[in-house]
Amino acid sequence: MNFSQISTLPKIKDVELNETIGNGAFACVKTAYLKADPSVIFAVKFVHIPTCTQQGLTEKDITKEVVLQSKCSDHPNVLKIIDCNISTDFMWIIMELAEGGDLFDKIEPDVGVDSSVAQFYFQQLVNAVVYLHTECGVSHRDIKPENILLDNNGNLKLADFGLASQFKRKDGSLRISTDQKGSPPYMAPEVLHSSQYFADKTDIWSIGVLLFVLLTGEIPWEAPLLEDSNFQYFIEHNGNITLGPWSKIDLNQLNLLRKILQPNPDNRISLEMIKKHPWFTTKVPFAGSDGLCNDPSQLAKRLYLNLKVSLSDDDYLRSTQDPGSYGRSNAGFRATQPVGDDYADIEHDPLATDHNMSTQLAFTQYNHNRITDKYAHNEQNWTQLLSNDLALLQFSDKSLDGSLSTNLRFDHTKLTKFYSLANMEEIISTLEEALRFSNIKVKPNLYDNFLKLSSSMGAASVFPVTINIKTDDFTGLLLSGVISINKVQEDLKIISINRKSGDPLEWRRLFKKLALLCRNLVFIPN
Ligand SMILES: Nc1ncnc2c1ncn2[C@@H]1O[C@H](COP(=O)(O)OP(=O)(O)OP(=O)(O)O)[C@@H](O)[C@H]1O
Repeated sequence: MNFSQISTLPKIKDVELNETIGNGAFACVKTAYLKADPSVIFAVKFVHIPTCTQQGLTEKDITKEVVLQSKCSDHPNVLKIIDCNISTDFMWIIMELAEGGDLFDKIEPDVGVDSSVAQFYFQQLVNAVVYLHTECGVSHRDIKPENILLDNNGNLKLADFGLASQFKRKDGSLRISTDQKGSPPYMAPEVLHSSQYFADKTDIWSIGVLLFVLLTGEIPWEAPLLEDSNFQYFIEHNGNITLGPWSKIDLNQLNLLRKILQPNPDNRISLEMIKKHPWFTTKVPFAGSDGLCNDPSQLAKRLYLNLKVSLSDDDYLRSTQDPGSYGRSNAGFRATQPVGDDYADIEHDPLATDHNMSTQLAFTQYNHNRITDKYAHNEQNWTQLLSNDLALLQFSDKSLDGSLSTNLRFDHTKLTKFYSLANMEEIISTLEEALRFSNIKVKPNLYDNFLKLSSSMGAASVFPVTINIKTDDFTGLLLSGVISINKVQEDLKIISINRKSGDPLEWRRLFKKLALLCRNLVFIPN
C-alpha cells in the first residue's frame, strides 16, 4: 500500500491513530487509542477496498469477514472485533490489539517450537475452534500461522476470518461447502478433490498441519495432491512416516497427528476426541486450569530459546558457496528466482513519520511506559533500549537462563531485524550484494541512489529508507517484503526485513541468510 492511499485514511471519531504495526496484501494495521482516555488502546485495520476489488473480492466478501468475526468475539483465544465502518476507499475495523505480535515470527524454520509451547498453542487453538464450531456454527477455513496473533501474555488469538463460513444453520443443519479457497499447504484434501465437503472437518485437518509446523518448523507438503511427492509418500505409507521432518515428532504426538491427518474426512478424529487424547490432556507447566498462560516469562523463554541466527564462519562459508539459496534442511538447497521486472530500489518511506524511533520502540514506549524518557541521544540510553529488544536474543550465544532471561515478555517487536553501527555506504552496498547473491533483482548502485534521495530530501528527512524485494521461494510461490533502514541515533541504525506476502517460514529463512551475508554489519551489544 502506498502513501497516497495512506494519506487518505479515514478519520475515526474519538480515536487517535498511532504507529503502523502491520501491512498485509489488502490492509494496513495501526495502533490507536481513545482521545478521551489514552490508556485504552486497540488496533485498527484499514482494508483498502479498491485493492480488494482488483483481486476480485466484492464488498459483501469484505464485510462478511467482520460480520463473522464479530459474531465469534466471545472467546479468549479469538481476536475480538470492537467496531467497524466503511468509508469511500477503506473499511476500518477496530479490534483488540494483539500486543505479542505474530506467532509465525516465532517459529524457527526446520526446528519448530519447544514441545510444551506446541502443546500450549495446540490446546488454545483447539479450544478456539471448538467454540467457533459449537457455539457460533462458524468454520474458520484458513487456519495457518499467519492468522494467529499473540496477546501480551503470549495467549493465542485466532484472527483473519476472510475465508470463514457459517457452516451450521440456526436449526443445527449443516451447509455444504463447494469452493476451493485456502492456503494449499494447510488445505484439507477434500477441498481440492471433492465438489462438496463439510467446512468444519477441514478446520480439523488444518489444525493438524499447523501442529506439524509447530513441531518441525516445516510444512509437510506444498499441497495435499498426489502430484506432491511428500503427500504421495504420506498416503502410500498410511501416514506411518518416521523420515525427514516426521522424525522430529515423538510417538505420542505422532499418534494424534495421524488421527487428525486422515485424508478421508469421515475417518478424521473429532475435536471432542482430540480433547481427550493423552498428549492434549498433559498439563502444560505455564498454563492455568482455564487454559490461559499463567507464567508469560516462562512461555517467552521457551519460545525465544529456539530462535537462533547463526553468523558463524562455517555457516557463512556454506552460504557463500551456495548462491541463490536460503536453505532448507530436508529438501537440499534450491535457488530463489528473480521475479519479473521488479528491480529492488531504494526509496524514502513516507509512512513512518517519527524519524528517530523504530515502530517497535515507539510502540513499546507508548503502550507500556517501559521506557519512560523521550528518546535520549546518548549511547547509554540506546544500549538500554536495545537490551529491551527481544530480536537481539536470537544473535546471542548466551543461555536464556542467564541474565538475559529475567525480563522476558511478549511485545510486538518483529524479530526479522538487526542493528548496525556501520555507515550508510557500507550498509547499503553490503545489502545490495547480499540481495544479488540471493538472486533478488536489485538496481545497480543503490548507494548512489540513496545519496540522490538524501540530497533532494535532506539528510535528516530521508530516513527511513526502504528496499522492496520480491522473489520466488523454493516452491515457486511469491515471497515479498520490505527492507527498512531507520536511524535510531546518529551511528545506530535498525535494519528490519519484514514480510508482506508469502510463506513466513521461507521469509525467516531468507532473513537468516541475509543477516549471515551481512554479518559484518550486525551489531550485538555485550
Ligand atoms: N489486532 C492486531 N493486533 C496486532 N497486530 C495486528 C492485528 N491485526 C493485524 N496485525 C498485524 O498486521 C499484519 C497484517 O494484518 P492482516 O494479516 O490482517 O492484513 P491482510 O491484508 O488481511 O493480510 P493478508 O495479506 O494475510 O490478507 C499482521 O500480520 C499482524 O502483524
